[in-house]
Amino acid sequence: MKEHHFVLCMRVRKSNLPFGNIKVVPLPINNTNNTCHFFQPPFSLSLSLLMATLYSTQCRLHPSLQSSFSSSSSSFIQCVTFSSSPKRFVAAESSLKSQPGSHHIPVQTHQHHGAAAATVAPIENDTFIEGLKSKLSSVTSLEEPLGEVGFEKDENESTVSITVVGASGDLAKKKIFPALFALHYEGCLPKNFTIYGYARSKMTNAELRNMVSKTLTCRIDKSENCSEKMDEFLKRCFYHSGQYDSPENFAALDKKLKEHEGGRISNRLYYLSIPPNIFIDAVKCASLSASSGNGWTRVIVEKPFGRDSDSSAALTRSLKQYLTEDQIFRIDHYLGKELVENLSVLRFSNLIFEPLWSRQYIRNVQLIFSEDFGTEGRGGYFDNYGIIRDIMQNHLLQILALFAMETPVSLDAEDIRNEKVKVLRSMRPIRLEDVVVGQYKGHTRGGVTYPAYTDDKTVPKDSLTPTFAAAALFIDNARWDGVPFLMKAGKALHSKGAEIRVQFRHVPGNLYNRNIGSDLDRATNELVIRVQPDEAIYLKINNKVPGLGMRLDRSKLNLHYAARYSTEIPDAYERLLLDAIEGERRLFIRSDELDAAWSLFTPVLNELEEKHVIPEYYPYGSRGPVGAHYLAAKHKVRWGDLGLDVDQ
Ligand SMILES: NC(=O)C1=CN([C@@H]2O[C@H](COP(=O)(O)OP(=O)(O)OC[C@H]3O[C@@H](n4cnc5c(N)ncnc54)[C@H](OP(=O)(O)O)[C@@H]3O)[C@@H](O)[C@H]2O)C=CC1
Ligand SMILES: O=C1O[C@H](COP(=O)(O)O)[C@@H](O)[C@H](O)[C@H]1O
Repeated sequence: MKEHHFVLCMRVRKSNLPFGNIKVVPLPINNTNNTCHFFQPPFSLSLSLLMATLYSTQCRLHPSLQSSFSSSSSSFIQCVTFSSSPKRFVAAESSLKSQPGSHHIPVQTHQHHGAAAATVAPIENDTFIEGLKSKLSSVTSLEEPLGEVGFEKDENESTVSITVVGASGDLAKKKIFPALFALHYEGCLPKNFTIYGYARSKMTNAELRNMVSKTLTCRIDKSENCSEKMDEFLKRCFYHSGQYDSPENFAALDKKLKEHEGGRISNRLYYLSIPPNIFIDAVKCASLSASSGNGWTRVIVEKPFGRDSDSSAALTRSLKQYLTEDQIFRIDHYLGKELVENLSVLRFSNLIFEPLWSRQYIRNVQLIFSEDFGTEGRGGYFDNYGIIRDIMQNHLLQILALFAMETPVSLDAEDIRNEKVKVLRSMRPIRLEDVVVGQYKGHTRGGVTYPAYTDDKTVPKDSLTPTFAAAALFIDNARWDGVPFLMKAGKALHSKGAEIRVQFRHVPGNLYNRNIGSDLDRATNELVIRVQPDEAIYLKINNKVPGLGMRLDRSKLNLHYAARYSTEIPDAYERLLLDAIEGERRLFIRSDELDAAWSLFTPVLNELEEKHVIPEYYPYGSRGPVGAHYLAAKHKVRWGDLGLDVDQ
């Protein structure tokens, strides 16, 4: 399977740096036979101006844009590699069309010593910027009217085919098709896109469209042309029925995809929305029978990525028989949530937080996930995994890594993932005594009876699988030494939400201790990042209650998203699908991150299973097992979500 890479090269004279010829090279791996476009910049054009120009083309030029130099003799090529950067990084106003479908660019160094590698298309100095823009936009920005299935006949244009494998399933209906529609609605999908549903169920195109149409909604904040957009979208959706382990069935899919692609560059994205035991069959068949011949092929893999270190490593090994690491997009949809993505902005783009972000000022960090419903409908899957694997080892741990990482060298995917992996590898093995597990039991409230976990017909009656867990984790590095990171996750609890709570240390020698009272914990500053629902970031501070006396209370500096922003927050799957299409890997899990995450949790998971640890039973709809409070107290922590404040 091939990826397309773009390298922007400047041929410069050492004495003349940074001026010179510039070329944009579409560079398929192992293919030297490309057309190179050279541009002659004006005498005073600098690299930064060039980059600014590229930015203005909305081609998702990444802020982490990198350059590399190689030199010998008097001239050399400076190559600037760019991974296509999300539109959200780009100024809203732009005169040029967006370039969805653009390509991931790894760092490369070329040593052509001034020689042009292939066909050269010179452009006059004074038209440089316009020429560059037009060359860049011609790479993927398409203008012609649509043909029968939505594509033009021009063979130079690229196409993107998105195949949802397991299209008849829950996730596809609930999340993937609606997210793809939202991207289409927002104009974020490449112009020439086709969506295929693939599953064993027999369905016609019309039946798939009917199924998909039931899940589509338009944004509340912009609902104009909604039904028109839906029609356009549904016309691009097709269905192919096949077995997941049949190369012939995938070859038949390939034939259909080729008809849509019409001989143009074909980029293909597979979304594996199927149970994990058939991941490899599907990848093998897609790779051998239905991968792109001339564009990129990428595969989004859904969790679970194994159930422990060994099974995860085996899955990675098997995937890598058919795919390179760059083609594997392991999705953790929590990384696509708006406030999780905002974590780095909050921290690295505000002077006031980063200096406090360490053991010196932070007493503890809490990562809390709760759902107010049980495993309804997913008990069969869940019983083999449990809440630690379902939520903690991935979603909460990913948030923790992002929260605690050192400043990355840049926003490039590899730089960020390098820092996350360092955090994970610095973590202390989790001790069994630092883990509390629970399972919900049936409960009747207000005349309504709520089922126990084991009432689910797909769950064994004697199951010990935890539906709740709390754990204390530690990062043994200079920044976080001794700071407890408490995690708590549970199903069938009293509320639904996900949040990060940062509790700060007490103010030393606080002049107002008398006004606060003896419970200093009540006065500790707390930063809360409410990931969902009702997204917000707020900081709890001590404040003087207005009046003649000196009474303090706890008040919030509150950034409440619904009040501050009028736009609807995109679903995590939208962001992640768009990133996968654009080759942006920042929010996907690299294999070494995954290994580190499993290394942390596997020993304690094994211990829980080997010792048949009996979960603490808690009533459906309650606040979970009391053991979670003892665990927190042992580490001198109070759960922020269960605190004394009326308004938490
Ligand atoms: N649902 C959710 O909320 C979430 C799901 N995930 C993950 O996403 C993936 C898909 O989830 P979900 O849609 O719920 O899964 P489903 O159980 O709904 O399965 C998806 C499709 O796969 C096919 N399928 C199911 N079981 C088998 C089997 N034993 N052998 C062969 N084919 C089978 C079915 O299609 P057909 O019979 O037509 O071939 C089914 O429609 C899973 O890996 C899951 O862990 C991750 C996060 C959340
Ligand atoms: O991955 C999973 O996440 C969902 C919760 O996702 P959310 O975006 O709705 O918060 C959870 O219900 C499911 O058990 C788990 O597999």
